[in-house]
Amino acid sequence: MVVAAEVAHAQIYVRDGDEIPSSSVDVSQYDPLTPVPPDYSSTPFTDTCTLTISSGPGGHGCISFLREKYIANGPPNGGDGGTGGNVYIQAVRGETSLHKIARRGTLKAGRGRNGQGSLRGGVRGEDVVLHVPVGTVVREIWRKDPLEDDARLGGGKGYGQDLRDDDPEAEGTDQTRKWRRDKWLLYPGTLPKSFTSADFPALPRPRKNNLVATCPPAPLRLDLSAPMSTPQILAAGAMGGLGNPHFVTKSITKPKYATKGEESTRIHLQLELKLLADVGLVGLPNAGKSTLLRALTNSRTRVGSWAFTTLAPSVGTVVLDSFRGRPGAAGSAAGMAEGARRNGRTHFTIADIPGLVPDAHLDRGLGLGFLRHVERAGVLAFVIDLSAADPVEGVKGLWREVGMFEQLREQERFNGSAEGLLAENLVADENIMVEFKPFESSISPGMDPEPAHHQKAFEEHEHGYDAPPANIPTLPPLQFPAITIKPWFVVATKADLPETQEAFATLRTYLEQINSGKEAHPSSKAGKDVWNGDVRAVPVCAMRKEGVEGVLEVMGGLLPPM
Ligand SMILES: Nc1nc2c(ncn2[C@@H]2O[C@H](COP(=O)(O)OP(=O)(O)OP(=O)(O)O)[C@@H](O)[C@H]2O)c(=O)[nH]1
Ligand SMILES: [Mg+2]
Repeated sequence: MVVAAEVAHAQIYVRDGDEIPSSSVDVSQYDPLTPVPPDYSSTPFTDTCTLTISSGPGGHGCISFLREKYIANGPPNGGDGGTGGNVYIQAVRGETSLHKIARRGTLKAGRGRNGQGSLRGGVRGEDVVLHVPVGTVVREIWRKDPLEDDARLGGGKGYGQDLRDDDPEAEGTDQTRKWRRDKWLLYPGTLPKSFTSADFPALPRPRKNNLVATCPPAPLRLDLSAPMSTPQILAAGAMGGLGNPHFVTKSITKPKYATKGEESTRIHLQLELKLLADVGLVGLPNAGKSTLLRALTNSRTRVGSWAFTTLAPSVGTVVLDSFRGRPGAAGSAAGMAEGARRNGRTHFTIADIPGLVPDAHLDRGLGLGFLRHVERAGVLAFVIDLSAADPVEGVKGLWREVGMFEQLREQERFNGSAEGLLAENLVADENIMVEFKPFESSISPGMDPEPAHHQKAFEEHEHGYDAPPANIPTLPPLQFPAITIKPWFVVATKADLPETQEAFATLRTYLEQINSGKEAHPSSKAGKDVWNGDVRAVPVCAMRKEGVEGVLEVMGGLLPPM
């Protein structure tokens, strides 16, 4: 049983077996900024994932003959198969994580339905749209396009060149092997051997969906950095097969065959979030980042008085209009009006990232994984705990980690390219080597009993296109703009605690000296490599939600225009 108690805009859920029964929650004492454990919500978060998309396969053509009163044995009237569904992608606001997509694994569009008698064409397959967060980078790892594969395996002629056309050597041999059994549909009860070359037509040319022309060229690489008003097609549905009326000739007036629908295209994609949120909160563990996020947004991220309470990024949204029932937003509307008016935003997102410890760049603490998120935020808010040690050292320490991380990234990029070259050389060497195959058939290439491309296509048809290709390429890491040129400011929290006034004064003096050029930039870079705006410090008490409007105002001013 689940008991729910409505307390000051927040719902508290107490499960059976929990220590705190609903009657023990004192409603008058409840404060969302120092929450009781049942108020925590853990938001699942994933910033990179892989996904296989598959367009819909085409429906089969139909073999049917007109049958009416007084027409017992009429002309063929089988309809064509329907086209398969398409796969689209659309970047939308409101999505902040790829976890839903990561869980899916495969995304398939609907299959086209088979054609039917009386010349009824099959119904089109259903389209699917993949909704991703704004700031997603989509890259193709491998693709299986049956039409392209056929064209490649058949020596670039396409499978329309049935063996009867392109293989003069097969003349006079067993004729039944000349048609591609994986491409044809036969009338029920008909034995394949009854189809001799004399009454079996050449396979029609492969047909491509017109929408293929609007698909982005392979290999896919999309940088979806803005919300999209219309979806973009990724894979067009495969064409349906042809019904038996297509194969009527002078000599064969009642063809007992139709073609099957085309196989679907499959593309294996890697999705990666390039932009985590508009603002990233960077700070030492226990500095009060999560409390600040709760004060600014409706986030229900976990808060605790120990280090590493937050283990995965969580994103909150600040809404800048006065919706009723959103206390965080309503209070902020006045303070934000100025900044928002300037850059025309109605809302923005803030990411709470796990705390950075000294030597995080050496993978200490929660390490590099979370430094990675720092470079994905547009604006950096350094959260400094005024009650802790020297706040100036705090700012310098955080910048040191961020700066060192950036150096590592540059090295990694350089090494990565060197490794890439090495791998290419290895592949080139492998191509030269001759593979030893002890059980190879003794038939010489000229006497090939079943051409390889027929055999392969047949096997793939039988077993499906599930197996990934043998050599899967590795993608290079994404390129990001330098962290040091991002706008930044300092949020000095826990300003309610005693003896924090002097600490804040020293912090402000230090930042003023940076602004006037008397102090070096804490990242040890200078000139064009660093952001040259005025760095500000905002004192807040997040726990009592005091001074948070000032934080929103500074954020609003630093964000780039929409
Ligand atoms: N007095 C006071 N305490 C605060 C304030 N903000 C946060 N705290 C307390 O500081 C402790 C840590 O807060 P968190 O928000 O969990 O800190 P964090 O930076 O998210 O910590 P990690 O997730 O571990 O990195 C909690 O006990 C909060 O109640 C504040 O403004 N004033
Ligand atoms: Mg936290």
